[in-house]
Amino acid sequence: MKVYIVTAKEMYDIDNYTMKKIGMDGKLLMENAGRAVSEKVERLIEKSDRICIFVGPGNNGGDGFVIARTLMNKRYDVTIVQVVPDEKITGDALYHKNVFVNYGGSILIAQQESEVHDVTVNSDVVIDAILGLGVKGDLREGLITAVEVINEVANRVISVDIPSGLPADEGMEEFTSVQADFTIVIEAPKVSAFLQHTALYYGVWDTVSIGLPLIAFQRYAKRNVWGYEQFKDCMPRRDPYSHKGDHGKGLTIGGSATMPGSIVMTAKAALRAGAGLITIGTSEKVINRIASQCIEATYFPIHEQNNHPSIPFEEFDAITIGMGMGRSGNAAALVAHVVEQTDCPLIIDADGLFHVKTDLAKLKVRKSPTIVTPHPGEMAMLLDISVKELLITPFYWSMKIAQTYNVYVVLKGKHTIITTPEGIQVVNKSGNAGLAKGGSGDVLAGILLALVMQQRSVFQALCNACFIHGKAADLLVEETHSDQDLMASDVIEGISKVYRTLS
Ligand SMILES: NC(=O)C1=CN([C@@H]2O[C@H](COP(=O)(O)OP(=O)(O)OC[C@H]3O[C@@H](n4cnc5c(N)ncnc54)[C@H](OP(=O)(O)O)[C@@H]3O)[C@@H](O)[C@H]2O)[C@H](O)CC1
Ligand SMILES: [K+]
Repeated sequence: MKVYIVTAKEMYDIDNYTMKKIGMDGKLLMENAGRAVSEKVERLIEKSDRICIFVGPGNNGGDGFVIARTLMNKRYDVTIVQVVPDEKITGDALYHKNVFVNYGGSILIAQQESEVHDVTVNSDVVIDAILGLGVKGDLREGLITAVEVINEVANRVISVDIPSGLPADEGMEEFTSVQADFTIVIEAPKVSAFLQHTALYYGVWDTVSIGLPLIAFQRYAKRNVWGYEQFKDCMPRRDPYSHKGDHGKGLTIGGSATMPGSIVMTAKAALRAGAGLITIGTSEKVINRIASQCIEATYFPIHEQNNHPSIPFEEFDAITIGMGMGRSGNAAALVAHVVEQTDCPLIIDADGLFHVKTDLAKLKVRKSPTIVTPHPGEMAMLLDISVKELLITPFYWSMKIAQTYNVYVVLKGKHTIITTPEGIQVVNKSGNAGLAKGGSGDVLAGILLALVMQQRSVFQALCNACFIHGKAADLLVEETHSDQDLMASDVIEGISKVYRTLS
């Protein structure tokens, strides 16, 4: 199943569509939400646990009343703490509050910090239904106290939809939020579940369905997660009658006297990932040192002073450039030459990005797909912004580069974001901290090269390549390695483990 990623606005649009066009009542959606969350909560707690449910002023609080009723009816020990005065509870939330009270439920209206503190300390589990999608600005009186007390003394925290106080969207740097151990996300994860500075507040998260129609997601949600199901569905299978030419002839340009190894890793990864033929274009001085490390590749010597080598570009199905090539003026001229003179998919990585920055507009006029694969430092350099600024709003900046320069962007990180020039965005699901090591990007460049040559859709090729890279690391860490010792060259070998899951 496709997992969509939504902004607050997209979720409200989906909600409105469901109510106005489909005709499902808001109270029913709240009932579904509360029930679905309760079922999930039951799997996370013990029957003997004392549960305290914090409810706030909006519909997130409304979900809390349904959860309280459902669990109370199953004989769980439930206390409700309402962190706002009665008059703040309105609409569907008030309806469910009344139903809860009519069931015999009682509500503690928190007035003193000491009350909130005592009830929290005396609970095994806190369910946080204070705020959801609707949070705006700094937390007001009452809510801030509740959030601080929960963070200080709660034993275990399960947040409903979003940890309270955390923005759903990107772009907010400062906020006060509940730190959840587990978040039960309603229908679709929000953008903040994929940002470096906000994701950790969710703890572990999982989604529940409340009956919102797929058609509404297709209409309004613009992003989704790329996981094993997507990879499996669109990964091309090798034709038994195929020959090496059918799997692409790729050229990888890079390497230099001080960084000869990266280009080898790219070539090896491309071959492991299925490329038919790989040629390494590198400094003539380097070839003797590396040729024995990748005997399957062919080599094209590039004289370091020759910025316009007579490489027969037309023979290649795709090219990758930049890995370990250094920052000399000659390297810069070579990158410019390749950008201008090639008419096949071009993947620009590492130092190639540094060189291309001086004339990004040239990318716009290329007739074939151009793919840039920056890590956050490189992306910030391309945009002339700080890394911090980039990481607060990575979806926006990825889109900005993709659309301004008509390129595909693979912004590498824990949550790698892939953006097409048409504005489609996905987040890769696989990978672990073992990939945070030198050489990892070189390996990814090779997998990208191999897949771009084998898949008709460049977008799917990029998504699958990122998935394979991360999944190889995941399988290695599960089976034989740890995220501490994993090395980029191990990941090349791990590609086989990923492919074997397909057979
Ligand atoms: N996704 C769905 O289809 C469904 C989701 N449900 C749940 O509903 C919430 C979203 O509900 P909403 O009411 O829009 O938002 P909240 O619950 O987050 O709360 C809004 C209220 O909070 C007040 N508010 C906002 N910011 C602050 C702040 N900084 N400090 C204090 N109070 C704040 C706001 O007050 P205003 O005066 O600003 O209006 C509102 O009163 C979603 O997350 C799901 O949990 C449905 O239950 C089912 C369908
Ligand atoms: K919440």
